[in-house]
Amino acid sequence: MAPTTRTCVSPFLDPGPRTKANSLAIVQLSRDNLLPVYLQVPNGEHDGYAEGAVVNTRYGSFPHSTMLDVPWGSQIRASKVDTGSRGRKRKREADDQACREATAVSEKDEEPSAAGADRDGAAAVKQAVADSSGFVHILPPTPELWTTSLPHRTQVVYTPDYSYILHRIRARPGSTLIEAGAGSGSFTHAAVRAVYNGYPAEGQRKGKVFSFEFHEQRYQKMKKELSDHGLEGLVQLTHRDVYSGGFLVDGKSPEADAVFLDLPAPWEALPHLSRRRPQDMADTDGAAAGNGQQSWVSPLNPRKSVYICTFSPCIEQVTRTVSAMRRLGWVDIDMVEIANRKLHASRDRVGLNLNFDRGVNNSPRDVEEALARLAEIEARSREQAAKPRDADADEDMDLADEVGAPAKGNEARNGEHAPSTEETSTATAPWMEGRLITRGEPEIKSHTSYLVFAVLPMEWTEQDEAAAAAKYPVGKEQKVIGAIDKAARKQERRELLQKQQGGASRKARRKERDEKLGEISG
Ligand SMILES: C[S@@+](CC[C@H](N)C(=O)[O-])C[C@H]1O[C@@H](n2cnc3c(N)ncnc32)[C@H](O)[C@@H]1O
Repeated sequence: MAPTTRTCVSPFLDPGPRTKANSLAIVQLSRDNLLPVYLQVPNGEHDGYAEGAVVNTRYGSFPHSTMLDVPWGSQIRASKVDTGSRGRKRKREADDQACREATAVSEKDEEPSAAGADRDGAAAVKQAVADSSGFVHILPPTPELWTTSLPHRTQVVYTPDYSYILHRIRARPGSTLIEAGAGSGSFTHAAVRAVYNGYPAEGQRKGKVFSFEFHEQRYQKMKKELSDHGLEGLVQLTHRDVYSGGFLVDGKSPEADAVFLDLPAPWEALPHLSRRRPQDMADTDGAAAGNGQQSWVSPLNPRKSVYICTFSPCIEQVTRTVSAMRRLGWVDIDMVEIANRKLHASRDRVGLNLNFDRGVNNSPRDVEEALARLAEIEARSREQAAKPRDADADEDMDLADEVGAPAKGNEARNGEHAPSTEETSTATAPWMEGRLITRGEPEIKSHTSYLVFAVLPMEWTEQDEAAAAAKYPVGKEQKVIGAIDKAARKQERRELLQKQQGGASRKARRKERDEKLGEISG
């Protein structure tokens, strides 16, 4: 049963401002190279490292102690770690083993040696010393980062697909969502964030994901991950073959508002997602789900229309799914394929007047700039030719040509075009230099899957019709501002005028009567 009180919210839902011990963090090595790490409090030597647990990357070694209690997004510098002790530890263990075998001394008779205690139980942790080998960034876990870094057990649903799917199936805070199969949990993490509106207390209904997976090992791994990520109580994972077992949990309906099926044969699971028992469903199927002919329980929310998405890699699966949907009463069926394309935005820095920085193309920006530079060179050559010849300068020129360095005569030119520090500070900031350009990927990454969407309307009974008619009687609709047509407006004005006229004549009649009364009494 879901916990009633929680001291710690999942880092996926509220990571807080800083990194925490025993919690998931994402170490970003480079833009698309991410590493999930469960940060540990250093507690003595760990795996041979005197600094405690260490993350080793090609940018250097990063003891967990340097990544703990820092603001998310921090840059973490690599540390010099005592990697030598790892080898020593292994050697030590081997030596110890050999020693134990060689000496027939009973361990019971021996006092534990102080040296041994020092050696193995070094509770003190060595302070990490910064190294210049590199740095990483430490990021809070999000479903997007998890999708990029998670240990793949299956094909996963990627961010462009699941963001669109969750929007189309109307997953929002408080929704109940059914998902099958769970696979590597990529979609699950995005889904739980979409429906989260708090951890449910006993008997309370809050946004929740009911997830199903029939592969034993994947189920076990996912169960552990959900617990490590603080998502128990928000995701209920069931080990089941949904084709035969359906979607009830402990014989009860999840009352789902939305469904996502990432299965090889969604049409086999669809009959279980009906409001009533489908006629062609074998008795055995129903029995397996605790859904007998008489006691059919639908896993869907009876008070709402239910939105579904199925994810299939090939069109044959789509056609079978669509046929089953039509047969089972789903409407508004349509299919979408997400053709995601990454756009890389950068500044195109081309020109002769730019710094000789990395990424700068020091060639003329346009024809005008090229002509101006040619004119400048020609003028300088003419100047040079007019001057009396200087043997030293000629020598310099020849030498410069050989080594490719600027000759004396060219110093002015380079000086002129490479702006001084002062000039640079007043000029455009380097990151704003050049034209902003976007480049698409040379080719769109291959197709992932076809998404089939559909809606199963809420059941509408005679009683519902009568209740709606009583609540909204025909002919007594309230006027809506802005919805009055020309004729109705004319009629309204006419009525108002008549009222005013009626009021005026009533006033006149009252005056006449008062006058008559006055005459009589007078
Ligand atoms: C492609 S993976 C799902 C990936 C997942 N959506 C994700 O984003 O990580 C499909 C999963 O469905 C599971 N599966 C296949 N048939 C199933 C069934 N009849 N009942 C439950 N799970 C099933 C498979 O074991 C597999 O893990």
